[in-house]
Amino acid sequence: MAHGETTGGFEKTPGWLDWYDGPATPTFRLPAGAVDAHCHVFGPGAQFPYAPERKYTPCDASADELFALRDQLGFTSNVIVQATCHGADNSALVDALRRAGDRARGVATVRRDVTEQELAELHDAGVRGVRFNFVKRLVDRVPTDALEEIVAKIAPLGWHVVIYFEADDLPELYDFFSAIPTDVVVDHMGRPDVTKDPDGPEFGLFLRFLRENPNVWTKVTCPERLSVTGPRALDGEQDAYRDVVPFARRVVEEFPDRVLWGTDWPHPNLKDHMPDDGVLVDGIPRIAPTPDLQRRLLVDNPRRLYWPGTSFDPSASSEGA
Ligand SMILES: O=C(O)c1cc(C(=O)O)oc(=O)c1
Repeated sequence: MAHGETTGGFEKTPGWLDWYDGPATPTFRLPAGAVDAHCHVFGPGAQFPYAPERKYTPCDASADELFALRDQLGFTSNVIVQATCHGADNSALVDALRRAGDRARGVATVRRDVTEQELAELHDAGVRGVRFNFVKRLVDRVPTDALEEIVAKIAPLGWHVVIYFEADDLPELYDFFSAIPTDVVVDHMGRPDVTKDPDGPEFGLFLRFLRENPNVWTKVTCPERLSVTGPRALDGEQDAYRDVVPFARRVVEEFPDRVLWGTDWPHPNLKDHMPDDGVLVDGIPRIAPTPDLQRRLLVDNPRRLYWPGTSFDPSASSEGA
């Protein structure tokens, strides 16, 4: 399959940017056992058709391509998050998880009528959470009573809820989110407007949300989405997206045991450039400046959430596929 292809008779959304081919090998050496805790697979469309209700059609981004990226960047494992272009059909995700062996876990999208049997099958494949998406350009809103039903079904499995929303929506959703009894993981720091002050009221509300709810975690991800002034993670740039750094670093330093990092590969819906994932990895020490913070962010936290009860042994070289 060629890079940037969309198979199965689908047509990419006009202006779609394909993931960066041939990423740099990072200069930052990831700690042993590091987890890319936010990435996706798209199709391939010919094998895993995109959902009729999708808001965009991507280029294919297969599990094999994800595993090649994992190996090149130096990650041990992935957390693969169901992308909205696949709706609630988790087949591409489950296929990727099964092929990764114990080296991947997943976050699925399910509907309120999901059965116990379906959840058990997802669990067996490696799914450990469900994603609730509130970003209007990506999905139609699901009523909160449906989401509450889903929470009641997944909680007994020990799963958590991943939430994706924009900063402007946090005031309205604050009480609903705070009432979720399972662990909750916020995608991309709740998408702050990074032209605002990290000490101002908007990001202050997000920090308060984390302080008041010890079950809430956040991914310090997607600087390439949030950045306004860059510079871009391309051509070996070692100071990429410096306008996002104060926000991410703030969260990592205050909540070192509730943060996760991921590439966001293959970076859906970027409009002006596609980052080099190797250069993105090189940005990690600027948000987690010490080896201790880096180990918690990249190894201890994702392993506690996604591989609980197992300890990673850096001396074991082959961990599944
Ligand atoms: O901001 C986005 O466009 C985006 C989309 C998706 C998805 O379509 O699932 O996932 C993400 O993490 C981010």
